[in-house]
Amino acid sequence: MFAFVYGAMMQNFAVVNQDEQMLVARRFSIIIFSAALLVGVIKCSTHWMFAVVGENLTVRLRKTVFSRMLQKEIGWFDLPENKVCVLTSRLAVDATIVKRVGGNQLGLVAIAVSSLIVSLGVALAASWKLTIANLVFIPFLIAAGFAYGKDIKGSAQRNMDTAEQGGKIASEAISNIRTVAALTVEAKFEKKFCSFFESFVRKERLYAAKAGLFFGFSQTIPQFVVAFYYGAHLVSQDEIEFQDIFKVALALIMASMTIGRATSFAPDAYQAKVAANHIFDLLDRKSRIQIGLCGDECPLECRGEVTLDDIEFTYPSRPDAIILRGLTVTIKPGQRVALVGQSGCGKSTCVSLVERFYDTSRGCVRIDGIDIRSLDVQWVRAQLALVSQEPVLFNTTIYDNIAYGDNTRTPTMDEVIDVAKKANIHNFIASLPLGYDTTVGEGGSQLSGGQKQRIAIARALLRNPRILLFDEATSALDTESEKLVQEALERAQEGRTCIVIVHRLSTIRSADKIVVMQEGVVVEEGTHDELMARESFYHRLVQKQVLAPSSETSGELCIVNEEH
Ligand SMILES: Nc1ncnc2c1ncn2[C@@H]1O[C@H](COP(=O)(O)OP(=O)(O)OP(=O)(O)O)[C@@H](O)[C@H]1O
Repeated sequence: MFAFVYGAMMQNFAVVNQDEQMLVARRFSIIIFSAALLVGVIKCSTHWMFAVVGENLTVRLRKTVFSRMLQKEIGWFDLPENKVCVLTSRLAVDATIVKRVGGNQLGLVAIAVSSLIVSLGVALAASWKLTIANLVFIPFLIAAGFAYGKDIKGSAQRNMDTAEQGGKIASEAISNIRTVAALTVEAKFEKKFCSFFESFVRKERLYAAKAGLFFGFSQTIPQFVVAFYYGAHLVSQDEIEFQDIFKVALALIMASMTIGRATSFAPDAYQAKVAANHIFDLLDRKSRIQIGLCGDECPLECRGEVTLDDIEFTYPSRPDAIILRGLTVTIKPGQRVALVGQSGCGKSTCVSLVERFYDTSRGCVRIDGIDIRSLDVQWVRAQLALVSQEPVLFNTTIYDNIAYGDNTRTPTMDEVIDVAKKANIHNFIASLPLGYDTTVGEGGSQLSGGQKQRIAIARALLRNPRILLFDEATSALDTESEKLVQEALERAQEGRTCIVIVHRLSTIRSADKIVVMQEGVVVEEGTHDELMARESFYHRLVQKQVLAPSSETSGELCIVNEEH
């Protein structure tokens, strides 16, 4: 536009005297200054508006994606494509990539399109013949653009897949850094990570060369060859003035620069499309166990009866392996039931089904005789408290970690201290300089296994559940810690239904019922005395433990396959 105004001014200069030239120069200077001011204001406001829109978009996408992730059923998180590093990358990277084309770049494309229209108008006004002759090249440019676009779309997808795969390797190594260091396998992981990206770079070189060819030649050939050759011909035919060639050339160079600028956003646009597809796939997929949508029955009271009725179950991530095969267990209100069996027979799976982390393929779990699929998921989970094999603590204070047990209100410090005392952990917490305000580190890394378990028990107690689920809570502790945890567990069990998974027979002798499992079915059940008198699975198991000094020492419960 400025070039066009400048050209018009030069034309006026040729026909006037010196005083009038000054007048013309002043007039055009004012026009150019005003135009520059206007362009400045427009650019400034579009930049600001699109930047704000972009930031809002990113924040909204992140919030929505995170909220939907938390609502997904547990089976979804088991799938390899939904590993932690992949999901965190969705949150951190994908939303930012989408913003790249939704924010300022969109503003720049809008400016580019409007400059393109103005430039073409100027060129057509100067010489429509010369302009059209130049435009003959446009379809080729568009075709090349499409071909290139297809390439970079594939490249964008590969780029993101590679980043995800690389992220998996990195996050596995970093999150297990103690094991990696202890095994001295740092170099192995480094090599795995680097070789992965090297092979990707080799493949991408070809696409980079194609991109270079496209960008290099698409903008120069049409203007310089046609504008000057055909322009000279038109001048020789007296169809246009010599300066018209420059007007058309300048305007078309402007136009091609804007096309160039717009197409240079293409890689970002394609990456954004891939990222947006990932995000929409995640948003569109409905959770199979969705809070508020699966069942809405919320009984006023829970008695604490649990029934696992003829259950068949396979994990969604391993659909070929049947884990439970027609398993039936009935637990009366207030009963303390122990699940025992060889490693991998499905004990923890039963607990996951009671928590409704997964749905069964056949049969159902009932609480107080009601199929949990017709109950509100949050109501079901509010009746339960789980102390799992590896208790998970959050990277916050001890107070907060215990208070997480009851998210319906903010518990008082006295209530937290009370449950901590019952869980045998108060004295330890009180001995810390910051007491209940001590931060426990990521995953509770600043505490021992026994301390973590007792804090998890305190959290479970604060929940005041009708049904307690203990999954091998004492399996990894020394004798002293185990004693403290065991006492805490016994106190926690009073007046509640308890499902306990243990590896130490001594802790389950007093259980109301011992359920012996093997390969996904119940093979025997009864009290300790009844099962011992029967001299079958449980009896052999006890014998085995008594006879095997190593397992006795470690307290491990062994059931061997030869029993069948
Ligand atoms: N999330 C999962 N995805 C796929 N398979 C799983 C998953 N969790 C457990 N399994 C498999 O299900 C089977 C039963 O596992 P489960 O943890 O219930 O056994 P367990 O009796 O509690 O064993 P252990 O006493 O060693 O803890 C095992 O073969 C295990 O590999």
